[in-house]
Amino acid sequence: MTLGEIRRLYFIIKIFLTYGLDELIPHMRITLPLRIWRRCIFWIPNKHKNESTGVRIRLAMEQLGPVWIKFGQMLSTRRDLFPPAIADELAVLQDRVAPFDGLKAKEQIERSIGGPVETWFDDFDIKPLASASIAQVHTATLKSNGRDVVIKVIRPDILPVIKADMKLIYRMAHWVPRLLPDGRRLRPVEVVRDYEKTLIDELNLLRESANAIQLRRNFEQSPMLYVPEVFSDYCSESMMVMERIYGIPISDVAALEQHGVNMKILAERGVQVFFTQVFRDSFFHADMHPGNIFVSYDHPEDPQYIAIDCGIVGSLNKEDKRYLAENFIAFFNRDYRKVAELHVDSGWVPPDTNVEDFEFAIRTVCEPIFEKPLAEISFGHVLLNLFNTARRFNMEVQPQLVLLQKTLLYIEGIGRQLYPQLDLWKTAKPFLEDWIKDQIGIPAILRAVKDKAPFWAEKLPELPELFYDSMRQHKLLQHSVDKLVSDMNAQRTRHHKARYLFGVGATLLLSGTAVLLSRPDWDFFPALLMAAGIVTWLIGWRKTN
Ligand SMILES: Nc1ncnc2c1ncn2[C@@H]1O[C@H](COP(=O)(O)OP(=O)(O)OP(=O)(O)O)[C@@H](O)[C@H]1O
Repeated sequence: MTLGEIRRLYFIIKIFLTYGLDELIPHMRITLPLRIWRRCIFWIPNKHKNESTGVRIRLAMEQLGPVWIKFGQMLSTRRDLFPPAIADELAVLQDRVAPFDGLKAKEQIERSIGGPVETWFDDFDIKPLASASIAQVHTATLKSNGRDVVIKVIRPDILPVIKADMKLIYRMAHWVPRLLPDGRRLRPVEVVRDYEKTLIDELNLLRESANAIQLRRNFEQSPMLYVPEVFSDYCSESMMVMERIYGIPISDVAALEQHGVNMKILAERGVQVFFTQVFRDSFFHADMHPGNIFVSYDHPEDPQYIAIDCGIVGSLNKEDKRYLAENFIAFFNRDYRKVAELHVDSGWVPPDTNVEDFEFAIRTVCEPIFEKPLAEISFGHVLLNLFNTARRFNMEVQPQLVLLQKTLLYIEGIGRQLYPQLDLWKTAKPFLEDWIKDQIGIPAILRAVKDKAPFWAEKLPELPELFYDSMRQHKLLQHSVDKLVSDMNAQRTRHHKARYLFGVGATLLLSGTAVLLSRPDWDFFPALLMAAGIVTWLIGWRKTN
């Protein structure tokens, strides 16, 4: 451990103790050395005794900075790991990070483009438009086409901080099973590994650029969603340039109403955009927090969303999509038996799972949810409960599904904030049913034929040659097979003969020996029998080779 790491570790421990997080360790797990050590650092008492555990964890994470804040935000989505009170607190963790010096951002941009900012941009604003834990955003105008753009720059000093903190988080993850009774179930090292991957992905703005380009292409000309254009010629790992958008922040409900936005359509469109991304494109924006969603000022009666920050995206394969669609439909028909059977038939849970037990477990957690009117039911919570139950029955829930469930919660939250009467089920059900219909039956067959048509069209001219080749191969193969069969038959006959000769030889030898023993005065006849026996054996032995 370097001196810097020791200092940082001390700081982290100090914050943990100041917020009394050591009190989360059960008494029986506090060994004598730990107790003595805690007494030795008496000058760091728990200063927040009156706050709840969740609040104390949240405050500590906010104090520890961006890496921990983001970690907390990610943990808030793992409701299978924490009690709701803690997960709810983690969900409200805020990035309150001071902006970094605009001059530093300018330097970073110049290093990235290999020249002064003025070569490519006019009106670069040294004052950031926005600042977050990983990156900062500045405005400018693109010289080549006069378009207003934003330049997103990774914080120059963030990488060493992330590396150092991640190392310490890993170290602490290894302590968790020893300190908490439930520590092993929390799978701390795996959780940290997932987090590290997300964080590293977010540090590469080329990834975000590629995601934004893909999402924009998927919704080209769509009245529902607009994604700003990315100017990829100017993008690098640490810098991203995209069209500046001017929209109404989705959280500003008053401004939306004042502008005459049709809130019902807007709320329903949110759900439709999400399901389109998931089921049509298998590619969904997975960082749908309100800061990343805007509404266009144009045609408020037919409102269009604007999405930014495609740093985190999810994608589902065909099986995952089927899983979701079929389960949702079975759920909302309250057909828990079907849900349980679907899990077993598709191999999501082990084949020896007791369907009755599984059905009962799902019913137990879901029936209370369905006590509410359908319009108030949260898809996200239904999914969450399903995942938690399925995990108990040894289903390995894919991280992409967890990401989707988290996004769904955001979408629902936003939708209901915009239009409290929003009936998610009514909006989504036709979508899911159409998708399932489309996946089975005639349309699916026609699509498969259409998909394969170019392959067959390409192979058609080669068919006569392929046919001739295969006939020749067949003939050659038949010849080899015939030869092999006749060889085997000949060998079998030889073996039979050899076995017969061994038998005869043995009989002659035994007879010769018997005659010699009973009539010692007959020396020629037994010798003849024995010699004939040996010769017969030798002939038999030759046949075996
Ligand atoms: N194309 C854009 N046009 C106008 N404003 C933008 C644009 N892109 C980003 N911004 C502004 O910059 C802010 C931060 O951008 P972005 O969300 O991409 O950064 P971030 O570092 O990923 O932040 P976070 O992780 O907190 O979402 C946005 O909330 C928005 O106000």
